[in-house]
Amino acid sequence: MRAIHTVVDGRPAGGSQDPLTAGDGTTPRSLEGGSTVHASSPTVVVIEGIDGAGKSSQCGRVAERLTDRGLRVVTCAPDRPLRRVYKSLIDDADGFPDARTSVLLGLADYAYATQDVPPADVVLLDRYAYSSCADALALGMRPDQVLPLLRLFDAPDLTLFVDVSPREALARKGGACSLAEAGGPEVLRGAGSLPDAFVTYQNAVRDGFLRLFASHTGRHGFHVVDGERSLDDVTDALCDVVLRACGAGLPEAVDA
Ligand SMILES: Nc1ncnc2c1ncn2[C@@H]1O[C@H](COP(=O)(O)OP(=O)(O)OP(=O)(O)O)[C@@H](O)[C@H]1O
Ligand SMILES: Cc1cn([C@H]2C[C@H](O)[C@@H](COP(=O)(O)O)O2)c(=O)[nH]c1=O
Repeated sequence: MRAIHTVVDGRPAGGSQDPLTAGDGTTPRSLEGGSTVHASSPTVVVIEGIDGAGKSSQCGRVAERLTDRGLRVVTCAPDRPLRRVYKSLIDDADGFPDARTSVLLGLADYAYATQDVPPADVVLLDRYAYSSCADALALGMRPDQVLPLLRLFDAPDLTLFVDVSPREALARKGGACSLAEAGGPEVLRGAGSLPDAFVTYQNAVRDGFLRLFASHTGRHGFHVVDGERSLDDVTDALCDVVLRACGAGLPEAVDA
């Protein structure tokens, strides 16, 4: 996946041309200073879902589970300057961003967040370009306007959609949501209340995700995982798909 660039000490890693790797595409090699680089490129896994679906909870749980299996897992860049810009825009009701501003900022944010990822077996992303593009579709942009933007991003190896109904997501959020999660002032005007706007808007976002996945999938495609189960059951289902995608030769689980 071109969009994910792994680096070691400022230099690209993961390809056979890389002087830091063993060159056979699989064998780890020790570097001066004691760190080890695995030459094979990471499996890039994206977890998507509507607001409140459980993405962040599951990212943490899946990362922990995979780490326990001996895999090196990297999650997204914690410092996201463009996300901070976006959050400040949506906190300002008078300056609520239109769909185009929002999608372009969002895509820039995801491009930034997937730069210079350290070497790993699995790169696990809590949201990706799909989120911004699904929002754009839900806010009224046409597929022929959105899909060319999405295609600037390579498809992840595996995309997991944690599927939860908007009503369940809202309940999990304690019935409260932001104006942005409810689609902004126009959707709110049409729906009459924030909770109703959330349900209307998140239904449209869910449809948007499913349309995007159908036209932009990676090596292992996308999987819809029923998110309306217990935290443990959802984690089991997600890890099952990820471990199968990572393929044979996985290290044995490390007993606690
Ligand atoms: N399977 C589950 N069963 C019950 N509650 C859950 C489940 N998964 C997540 N939750 C709860 O739902 C709330 C939202 O979860 P989380 O923050 O992980 O979702 P999210 O998709 O990352 O949300 P957002 O998009 O708003 O950041 C949290 O309070 C979390 O504890
Ligand atoms: C422009 C832009 C948008 N987002 C989007 C993605 C989500 O719909 C929300 C953030 O959700 P989270 O609950 O905090 O994960 O905003 C973004 O994250 N970054 C952007 O730059």
